[in-house]
Amino acid sequence: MAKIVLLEKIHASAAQLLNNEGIAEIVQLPTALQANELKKALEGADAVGIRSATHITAEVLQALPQLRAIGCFCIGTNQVDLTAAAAHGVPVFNAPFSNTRSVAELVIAESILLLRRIPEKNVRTHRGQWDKTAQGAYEVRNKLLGIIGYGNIGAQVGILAESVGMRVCYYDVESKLPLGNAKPMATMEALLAEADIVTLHVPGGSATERLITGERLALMKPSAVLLNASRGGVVDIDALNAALREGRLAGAALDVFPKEPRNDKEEFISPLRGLDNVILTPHIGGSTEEAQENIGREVADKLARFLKAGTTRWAVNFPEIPHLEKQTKSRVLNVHRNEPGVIARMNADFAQAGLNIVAQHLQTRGPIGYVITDVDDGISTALLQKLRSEPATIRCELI
Ligand SMILES: NC(=O)C1=CN([C@@H]2O[C@H](COP(=O)(O)OP(=O)(O)OC[C@H]3O[C@@H](n4cnc5c(N)ncnc54)[C@H](O)[C@@H]3O)[C@@H](O)[C@H]2O)C=CC1
Ligand SMILES: O=C(O)CCC(=O)C(=O)O
Repeated sequence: MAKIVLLEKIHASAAQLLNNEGIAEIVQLPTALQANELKKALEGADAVGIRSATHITAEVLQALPQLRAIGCFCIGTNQVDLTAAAAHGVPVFNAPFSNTRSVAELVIAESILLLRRIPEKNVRTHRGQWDKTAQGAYEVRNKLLGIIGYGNIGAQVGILAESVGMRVCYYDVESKLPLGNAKPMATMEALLAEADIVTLHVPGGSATERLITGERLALMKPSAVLLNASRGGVVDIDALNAALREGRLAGAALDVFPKEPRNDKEEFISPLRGLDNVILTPHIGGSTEEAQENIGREVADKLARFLKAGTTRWAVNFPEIPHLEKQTKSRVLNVHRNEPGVIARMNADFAQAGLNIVAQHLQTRGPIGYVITDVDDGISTALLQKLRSEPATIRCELI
């Protein structure tokens, strides 16, 4: 039976589900690991569960030919080289909605706190000062919230914001259905210039790296605040630091950073430390009991279904085959380069071995093909070797 390594304090609901599914060996480690330690920890593992701090690069995948699946117990998957994973025949799963609400609630809370200048007042009161003034403190009612990235989280933030009386506008690279009274903006620049609160909800990765440059920050009103609970690389942190220290922005709330500690022993280093009008949180946008418990179950279920039946429904990088109960003696999972003749050759190999195919399901995604074949007899080692040695085969497993 399969072995799974779960890193980064994944919720106990994951191990519980995997246990119930009969996954034999579950190793749980509390932190993220760097490449070399990671390779060691994953020796012999069929699957790994990570959150946002473990980076699975092409080099790590190359060193782990036995690794069959990756579960990201979060929304973002930019910490995994998705293309390299698919090229190694490794599907990657995530939990696309389970912490959406938690992030949205944090954004609304921080918007109110920043506009009321609570971070500064909190620090001053702790220092014994009694700064009782309304100056520079505003209600969020009627203020314009600008959402950059109007996907699941952005749209949820917009709904919650309207329910406390904010006006909402958004900018997205794709055309999106405006929910409630949200107003789409033609450009990000227009949104930055008009909004009182700007909140970022784009995915991480090269396309959004330093999306918020010094030039774009300069478009914001000096009374406006910036929130980032997406990925640290999305904001030019030095430019933001300069804007805040020079009073060109009224405040900020950051949950994600270009460099984040991998565990609670490492010091958090940032130029923004010590700024009283900035809320800094340790990447906990999705860290609520509700979200983590749901994520644990959801991703563990996807991993278990893959390991037990080859199901790849909801994989983010891989051809998707829905759940099909295994009702025959043998099931062969074949990942191959998507080119002509592969299935014909494979089926000829089954026929030559005298095996009858009971069911066969094929899906392709770009350069990768994935086929599940059920046969009503045992598969010999010789046949498995033959299937594995077909020139287009990337991976071939028997379950
Ligand atoms: N701080 C935390 O703990 C958490 C952070 N996140 C981060 O939030 C991100 C967003 O999550 P979801 O809303 O679920 O993702 P999503 O995929 O539903 O939405 C992302 C939206 O951003 C848009 N987009 C992409 N590039 C853009 C650009 N250059 N300009 C404007 N819009 C752009 C997309 O079209 C899409 O509508 C995740 O990828 C993850 O990195 C997610 C959960 C928790
Ligand atoms: O909870 C985590 O570790 C990461 C949350 C996050 O950033 C995500 O879901 O993308």
